[in-house]
Amino acid sequence: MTAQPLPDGLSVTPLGHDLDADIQAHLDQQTKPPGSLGQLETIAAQVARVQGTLHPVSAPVWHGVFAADHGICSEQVSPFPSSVTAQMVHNFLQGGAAINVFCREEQVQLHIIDAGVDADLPEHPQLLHRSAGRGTRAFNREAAMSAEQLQHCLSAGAEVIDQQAADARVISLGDMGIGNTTTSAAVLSAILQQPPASLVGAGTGASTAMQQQKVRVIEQAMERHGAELTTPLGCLRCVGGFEIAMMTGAFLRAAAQRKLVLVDGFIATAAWSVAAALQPAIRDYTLFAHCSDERGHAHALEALQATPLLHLGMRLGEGTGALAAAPLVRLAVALFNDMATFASAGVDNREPEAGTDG
Ligand SMILES: O=C(O)c1ccc[n+]([C@@H]2O[C@H](COP(=O)([O-])O)[C@@H](O)[C@H]2O)c1
Ligand SMILES: Cc1cc2nc[nH]c2cc1C
Repeated sequence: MTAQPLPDGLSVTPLGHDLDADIQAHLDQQTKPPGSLGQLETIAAQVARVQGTLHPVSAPVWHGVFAADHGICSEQVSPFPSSVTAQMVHNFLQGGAAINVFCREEQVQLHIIDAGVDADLPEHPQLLHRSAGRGTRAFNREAAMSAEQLQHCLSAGAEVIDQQAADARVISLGDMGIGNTTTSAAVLSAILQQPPASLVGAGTGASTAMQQQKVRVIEQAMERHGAELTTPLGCLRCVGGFEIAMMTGAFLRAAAQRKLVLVDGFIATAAWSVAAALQPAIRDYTLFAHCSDERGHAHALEALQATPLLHLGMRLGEGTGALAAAPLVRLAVALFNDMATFASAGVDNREPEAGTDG
């Protein structure tokens, strides 16, 4: 199999350091002891660097939930039937899922993307039909998808950002797909070169025996696909999912367009890990929103040297963890823009210490 090409428009430019000194000087003249707003200062500085300005903004936020089915469900890797994927898409369209509540509360635009659900889905203004097929194939027996399906997913993910999120400054991605914690564990195992057992967890509630089955099917896949797993796109094609591949394309396009990207839980991290293997500079544009309770997530984040903002014991998906961090980005940016300075408020700044420079 020849190496897969990366579609156009997915190259990510590393952030320069031109503004760094001005950003730090701005933070340090605000009425607070230097550094006392902790990670909120780091977040604001990152948003300012991503946007290349001393007047950053935290809105509009755009949230997409990518949905797809997984052939690997035929191997008894999830306690829930695949039919729940389509049923949850209907729930999203009716406004009843957790992510609908988050988006309403946060005044965030929500789109659902059919990346490859095994059902006929209705026409609906919030639903984008970009299906690559009615679910992947069982990746322990054959490649999850064809080269054409992979290319479709990467391009469609990028196009969704172009068409639906052109004015957005913050991109938050979520997933829905019964079986996709097994897929994500397989992708992360291949990308990070870590044993499947260190990345498998309960997902929606798998028993210990079912988790052992998850490990077995991933080990079978690693043996079957061997040499194909030596490139990031080879991993995505052989053991990935349609929603995961579309999220990889969307992450890359968002960063290529200098948007801040919020990474959700285990599944989003799998998609991001492929994006980062292809374009390491995406890290400059990324905030890791939370550490999911899915057992392999902490391990994957550590291997990726990624520090998540929140530890809330969440393990839902849909991008709920990513949006839980959106208020922190809003607060960080508002503090950066709206606080008085020592000079403007007439507050005495700290004295230079005697005998020290500066
Ligand atoms: O994002 C996470 O960290 C996460 C952790 C556990 C489960 N999920 C969600 O649960 C579904 C997959 O679980 P499973 O057990 O069917 O593999 C899928 O719809 C995910 O969005 C998501
Ligand atoms: C009910 C349900 C809702 C979900 N949302 C994301 N993954 C999910 C899995 C299930 C089973």
